Parts: sequence; C-alpha cells; structure tokens
Amino acid sequence: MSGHGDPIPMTSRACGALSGEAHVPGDKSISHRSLILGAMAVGETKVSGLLEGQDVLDTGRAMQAFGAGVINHGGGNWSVHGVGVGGFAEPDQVIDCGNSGTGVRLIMGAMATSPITATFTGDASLNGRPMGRITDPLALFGTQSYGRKNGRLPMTIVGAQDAAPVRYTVPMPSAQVKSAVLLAGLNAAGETVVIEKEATRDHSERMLTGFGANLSVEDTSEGRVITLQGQPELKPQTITVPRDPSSAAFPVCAGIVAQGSEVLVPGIGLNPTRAGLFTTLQEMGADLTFENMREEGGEPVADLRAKFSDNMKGIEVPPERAASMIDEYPVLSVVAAFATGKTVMRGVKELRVKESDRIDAMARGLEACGVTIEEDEDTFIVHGMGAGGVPGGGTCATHLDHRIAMSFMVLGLGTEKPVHIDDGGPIATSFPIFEDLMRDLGANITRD
Ligand SMILES: O=C(O)C1=C[C@@H](OP(=O)(O)O)[C@@H](O)[C@H](O)C1
Ligand SMILES: C=C(OP(=O)(O)O)C(=O)O
Repeated sequence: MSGHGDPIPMTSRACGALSGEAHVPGDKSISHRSLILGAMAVGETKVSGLLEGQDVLDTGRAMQAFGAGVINHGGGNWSVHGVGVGGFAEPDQVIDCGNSGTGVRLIMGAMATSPITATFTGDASLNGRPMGRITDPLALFGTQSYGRKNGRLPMTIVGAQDAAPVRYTVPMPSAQVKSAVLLAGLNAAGETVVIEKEATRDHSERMLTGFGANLSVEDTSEGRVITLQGQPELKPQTITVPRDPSSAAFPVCAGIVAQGSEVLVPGIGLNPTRAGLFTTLQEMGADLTFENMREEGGEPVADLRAKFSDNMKGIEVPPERAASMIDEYPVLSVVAAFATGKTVMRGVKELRVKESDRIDAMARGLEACGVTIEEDEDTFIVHGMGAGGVPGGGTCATHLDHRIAMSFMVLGLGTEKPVHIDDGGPIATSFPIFEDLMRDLGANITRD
C-alpha cells in the first residue's frame, strides 16, 4: 500500500557465529505471477508457499479489484478464482501497488488489452520509477496511457479494444517489460512476439506454458525470441512456490561475513536465470556449497550451506551475468567489502531505477562505514578491506528500498562498529520474517 508508517531505525552488530537453518519465504516473482495468471485462468488456481510480503498482498488486492476472487486459507495457502483472459472487470478504485515495480508493471500489461480503464499509483519510491518502458510497447497494442511527466505514476491506462498482436524487442534487460508485453499479448488475437537480447528471469514463460498457453522460445542471432498465441483459455493450476533465492541471499551472505558462522538455507530455487549471485560468491572464494541438488516443480533446487569466509578475493563480475543477479548486487557489494582487492561490477545501470538508485544508496552507505567505492552510470567498484577490516559505524539511508535495508543489516554483522539504518520498514515488502529469521540464527539485529 502506498504511504509508509513511521520509520523503523535499526542496528546490527557483530556478535560472533551465526548458526542453524534459515527457511526463507516464497519467491516474489513467482508469487506475483501466480496471482495474476490465476486471475486470468478459468476456474480455481491453488497456491501454496505464497510470499505474504506487502508487494504480493498488493497484487492480490489488485486482482480482486479486477474481479478475480483471491482467498487466503492461512499457512501460505491461497486460492484464486480466475475470470479468464479478457474477463477483467473495470476497477472502481485507484489500484495501489505500494512499493512494487513487478506488481504494477505486470498488472498494467495484463489489463492493457481489455476494454477497461484503470488508474495506478504507489508509494513515493514506485511513483518515481519509469513506466515509459511499459507504456511504449503497450501503445503498439493500441493501449493509451496518461501519467505524470517522464512516464511516472499515478497513471491511467485505457485498455485497447480488439487489440492486434505485436512484435517487440525489449530495449533493456527487463523481465518486467518482457512479462508485461506477454500478458498484454494474451488478449490480442494472433501471434505476439517478444525478443530479448539478454536472457532475463523466465518465470512468465514457464508459468504461461504451465497454464496452457501456446508459447515457444527460440534462441536466435537476434536474441531469445518468445512467441505467444493470443486468446488461449488458461487452465487453473496447483502451484507450489519455491523459496526465493533473492531472499536466501541475505542469510547466505550473513553466514559468509559473520565470524565463525555456518548457516544452512534449505530448498532454494536455483533457476539459472536467478542464480548468478551464488556463482559469483564461489568465484570470490566464499565457502558456499550446494547440497541435495534436486528438481521440484520443474525447477532446480538445492540446500545452500554458507560458512564464514575469511579468504575472499575481489573479482570482475561478468556483465552478461547481471540479469541473473540483478537484485543481489546490493548484498554482493557488502560481501565485496570483506574480500581483499577490488570487486568490479559493470553493466549495472538498471540498478539506478529500482526501488532506489541502488548504486548511489550502497555507495553512500558503504562510504559512511569506511569503505572506498568508485562508480559511474553503469559501473560500481568496491575496494575490499578483508574480513575483520571493515570499520562500520555509519548510519545508512534506505530510501524505501528493502534490499538496501537488509544489505546494511548484513554488513553490520561483520564490521568493527555497529551499522545503523534509518528505516527498516521496507523489509516487509519482500521478506516480512527477516528480523525473526536472522535473530533465530543468532544475529544481533535490533530496532532502535
Ligand atoms: O519480473 C520480475 O519478477 C522481476 C524483474 C526484475 O526487474 P526488471 O524487470 O526491472 O529488471 C527484478 O528486479 C524484480 O525484483 C523482479
Ligand atoms: C527490484 C525489485 O522489485 P520491484 O521491481 O518489483 O519493485 C526487488 O525486489 O529487488
């Protein structure tokens, strides 16, 4: 929901070894898509392990506003009574997507080819993020949009009547843009084609296929070419949401930087379009192992074991890996501070249009904690100080950004002096149990 409660200042302090098992919540990307595709299917979709973070709850409320039934049965079990492709009702209220870029962008796509009008808003962070990347391709279907200047929310979308299909090459690596176009293509008669030059997370493709859409993917010299046949009848599904690798990143990295730690994070989805952080940590020399590798619901899954790592080296992160770890750069920059030598992250300008400008937010906070950084528009470099060598002591601004808040809480578990954040409130958008889970591992994270 937009609007934000009173700030929640928090502090984390090094307190020796973390140990135990960390059961992180369901995947955020898959949770949003379960609700949206469930709402576009005919009949009842059952979802277990849904992430009950504010971002996903806001998407659930939005689906209700478009006429779907969304029922919480407790214990992470939900059901969605879908209205079918093209069956959305016109909402009689403004749709508030809170802090969630994924929520608002996918929902705009999903309603863009129905003859209805909806107005979207969000919190101060979301209302500052670019929506032109969505409304440009939606305009090709005949969808109209009326937002604030520079394509910002609040924004009214007037859905296209009898939309024709489109062929669109996504100009930046963005699963949200790709997904919005595919969801819009669902209600356009004929073949919608989306081309991405760099592969991004493929949950929409996998789940659309699971719901019975006719979708094919081809790797060509142009890139990944995704072809979708419009106006299918989507069939309701039973979905078990895997645990989120982007949330697992926090206890994993905490185990790596907190002296003497050993942490097990079981059942983590390792879809290759999401797992870049873990490869990078291993390349840096972190003591991270994948145990009990298996397949669950068509996705590779493993238990991650992370141990305190006092011999990590800075590396050049291959830019072509960026999309597979885009949300993990903030916490990687924290781990990089405890390595020796430079960690160089190139091709990361998308970080500047997330919930905050994540390069700027991490750079200022790391500097406040005694770490030297370098940055330009598309590059972020952290000069590592070695395990035990990072001073800490700063107060870091989180700018309504959950990943920034959690990253600095991980930093403080390995620094000489405590690390403070001005506001941990945004953590609830993606990882509502973060504080309890970290304290159960033995972390000293407190509200001030
Ligand atoms: O499609 C998705 O579920 C997401 C795509 C990514 O955003 P972009 O598409 O903007 O890269 C990612 O940062 C976000 O957390 C979730
Ligand atoms: C970028 C993120 O989310 P969104 O774009 O959905 O707000 C994130 O969760 O790190």
